[in-house]
Amino acid sequence: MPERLYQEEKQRAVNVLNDLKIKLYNKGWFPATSGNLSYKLHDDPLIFAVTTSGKDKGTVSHEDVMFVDKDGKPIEKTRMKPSAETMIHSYIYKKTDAGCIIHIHTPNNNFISYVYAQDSKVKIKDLEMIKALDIWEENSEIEVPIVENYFDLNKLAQETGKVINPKVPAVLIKTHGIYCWGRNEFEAKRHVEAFEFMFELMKNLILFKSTKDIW
Ligand SMILES: CSCCC(=O)C(=O)COP(=O)(O)O
Ligand SMILES: [Zn+2]
Repeated sequence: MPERLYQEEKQRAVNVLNDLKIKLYNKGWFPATSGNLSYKLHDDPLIFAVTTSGKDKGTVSHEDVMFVDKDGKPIEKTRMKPSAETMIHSYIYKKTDAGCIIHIHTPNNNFISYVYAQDSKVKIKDLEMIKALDIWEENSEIEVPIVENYFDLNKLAQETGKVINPKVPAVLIKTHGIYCWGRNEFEAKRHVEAFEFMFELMKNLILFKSTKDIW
């Protein structure tokens, strides 16, 4: 690819991630520097833009996004450090058709991951919002996998990769957060908004009915 077009694509990826980051920050979904985002530039070899580690997601600077390969290594010399969870993004890109990945920590996704952790999955059904995941069958049910929050981030990435169900664009990490993706930034945002809506509702049903057997 000519250098100029490549630079334009990289700038577009930076703009997409910064725009998405601010929109989601304004919903309160990146508290205390938590969360990260990525956007795929190239499939084979895998190259993606990813947010840098430990940054306040409510601000935009020239050091918020960088470019890495399949091993999470920078593709060009830089002082910046990629997200500590970059390898989770890499496994998701390898195992799915994702073009954009969103990771957020919220009280609702942490609550649901905690309540259903023993089952290693959480079932969602009877909710109109499932259609926002592009699932249109009548009486559809989905199961979102839940992985342990392994301290070793390479193990966490591998285990996340293992439980991915290509029909369900999300994985929950117990008392940590959600990884959610789509083929592009529009789809990834729609999916994460849908999951957060459904998890909040489910949390309220669990508390209202005093049982995790809400369906
Ligand atoms: C402050 S939250 C702990 C780290 C984390 O889980 C996260 O999502 C942010 O890590 P990053 O390296 O991407 O800033
Ligand atoms: Zn995290």
